[in-house]
Amino acid sequence: MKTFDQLFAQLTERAAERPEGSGTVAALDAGVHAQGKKVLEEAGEVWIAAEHESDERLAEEISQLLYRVQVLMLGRGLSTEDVYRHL
Ligand SMILES: N=c1c2ncn([C@@H]3O[C@H](COP(=O)(O)OP(=O)(O)OP(=O)(O)O)[C@@H](O)[C@H]3O)c2ncn1[C@@H]1O[C@H](COP(=O)(O)O)[C@@H](O)[C@H]1O
Repeated sequence: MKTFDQLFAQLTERAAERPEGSGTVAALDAGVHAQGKKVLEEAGEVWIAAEHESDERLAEEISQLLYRVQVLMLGRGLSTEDVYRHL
């Protein structure tokens, strides 16, 4: 289990070290357009899960949305501080 900040630190490390087989590296290489589409896709899945699926499925979809948002943040070079200062 990890927090939002811990996942972001892990993805930042993946981006720097580019280990073979990393889905994050592939997602970063795909570019901001593809990253944004994934955010939209996961957001839709969150909406559907919220209306029709179990709490467990909803939580899983939300975790995937958070991951896709983090990939987009890294793709655009944003840090967590860039986002948190708006909260
Ligand atoms: N939290 C996640 C995470 N959430 C979602 N995903 C990716 O998103 C996919 C699920 O999204 P989709 O519903 O679009 O499923 P899909 O259509 O089968 O996926 P694609 O074929 O389109 O990639 C998963 O199969 C993963 O590829 C994640 N991939 C990685 N992480 C975490 O990110 C970290 C680094 O991962 P790697 O870069 O792969 O090492 C690890 O801690 C992982 O746990």
